[in-house]
Amino acid sequence: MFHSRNAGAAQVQPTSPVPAHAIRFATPVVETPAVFLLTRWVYRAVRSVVLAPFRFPVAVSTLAGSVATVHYLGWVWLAVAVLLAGAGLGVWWWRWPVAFRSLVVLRAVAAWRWLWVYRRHWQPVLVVAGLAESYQERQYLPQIRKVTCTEWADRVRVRLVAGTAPADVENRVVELAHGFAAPSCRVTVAGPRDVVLEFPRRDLLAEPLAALSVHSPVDLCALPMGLREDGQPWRMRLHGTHVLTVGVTGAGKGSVIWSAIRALLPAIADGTAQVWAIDPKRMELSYGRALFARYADSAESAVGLLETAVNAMQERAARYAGRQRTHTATADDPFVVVILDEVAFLTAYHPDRDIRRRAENAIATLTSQGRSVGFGVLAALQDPRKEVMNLRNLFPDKVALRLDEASQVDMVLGEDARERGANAHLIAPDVPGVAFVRLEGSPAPVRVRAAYVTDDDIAAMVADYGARGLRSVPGAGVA
Ligand SMILES: Nc1ncnc2c1ncn2[C@@H]1O[C@H](COP(=O)(O)OP(=O)(O)OP(=O)(O)O)[C@@H](O)[C@H]1O
Repeated sequence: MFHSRNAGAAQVQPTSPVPAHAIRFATPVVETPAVFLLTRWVYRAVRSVVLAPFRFPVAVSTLAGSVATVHYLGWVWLAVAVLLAGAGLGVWWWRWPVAFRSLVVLRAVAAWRWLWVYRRHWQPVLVVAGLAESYQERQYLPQIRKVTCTEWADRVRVRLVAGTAPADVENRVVELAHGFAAPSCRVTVAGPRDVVLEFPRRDLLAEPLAALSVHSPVDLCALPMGLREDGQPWRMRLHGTHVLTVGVTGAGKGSVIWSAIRALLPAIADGTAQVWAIDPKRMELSYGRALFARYADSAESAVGLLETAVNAMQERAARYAGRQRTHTATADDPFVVVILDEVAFLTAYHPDRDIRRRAENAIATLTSQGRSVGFGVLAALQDPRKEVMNLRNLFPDKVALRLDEASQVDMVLGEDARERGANAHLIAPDVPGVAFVRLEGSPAPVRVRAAYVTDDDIAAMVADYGARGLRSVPGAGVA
């Protein structure tokens, strides 16, 4: 063929081997003798029986004890033993309910869930989710090592197939959650080839959360905001960072802002923190005006407030230069948080180009230089697209409330957030305040719900703490 003048135009039959595969080897089909199959089944059965006392010590010893009682003493004594054991468990539950729950109830739930949910559905769910690996025509699945239960979730410890990575599982969390009928699935890496899948059994965030009680002293790096889906408190850092809260109208941006202000109240009262508020809608923040050291509701005054904050920040930075590298909140040098409701009003929607430019410059300066000198920005936004807010990358921390489109999730929380299960676009409209956040030190987004601060709560906050926020900051003059 190579000597032919038409070699380049040679037609190749679609079914004939391509030149690189001139000779094809096919694995010969050999029928496995029945004796091998039977031996394998018997081996498996014997191994299960031998390992059962180690894997299920309580169940096996109960069964063995019952059989021995019936054999040596008869049925009556078995009934007596069952009654005594029941009474013993009853007393345990009555006197030490917490220990009883964790040592008996949750273990029983875990055994049941292992058998009925995970073992039963493991193979079909993982194969359909695309987590089965093939090698030399054999299929390999991640193996369940252990199932444990906490009050709110099942934790399935899994041994990965060699050669796969935890990221493969993280990319399938949505499929896994739906496959095992859980509201979500979270993956944590416990070690090499060792991951834990956490499936909530019920949604702890389904019910609204009342405003949290106010605690003193205030930890500016961990303000209590609401609840995490694992039942732990959701704490948000404000000092040393900037936070952007994004959500469609009615998603609950107000509850994030007001929960943060509420948590700051004792610090506002002792002068170690100040809130400077910008409220273009005149609806969200005006109600608590007396709590703020500065307040602006028109575009001109808002830009003025931002530029004043920049001046104060730069004055502080000049004072600290060469003397101190971090800020500690004091009454002389308070932590200043600039709260901007609907930041796009200033950066995108305002008709005056000069206002937009000045606002953007001031926000960019504050967010890029303010962290270490005690100036933070907490901004709220409805539309995270770049045309509307091109400064979003200057906010290290983000809160994604209900969003309009799937593509917005990664815009807000970072590139792989949606793959890791942060389905902010699927948050139901009837759970305002529910959001996804990335907690420090963990790449996996966590679902949270902000506590709801009602108008009555705000009125009470103003009555208790109002007008105490009004102090001066060097470089900013008196409010
Ligand atoms: N954390 C929450 N828990 C329960 N309900 C909430 C919560 N946050 C908000 N809501 C309810 O949702 C409504 C809308 O909330 P909110 O005004 O905070 O939304 P928003 O995102 O600020 O909307 P907009 O951008 O239109 O101002 C509130 O009036 C309240 O009834």
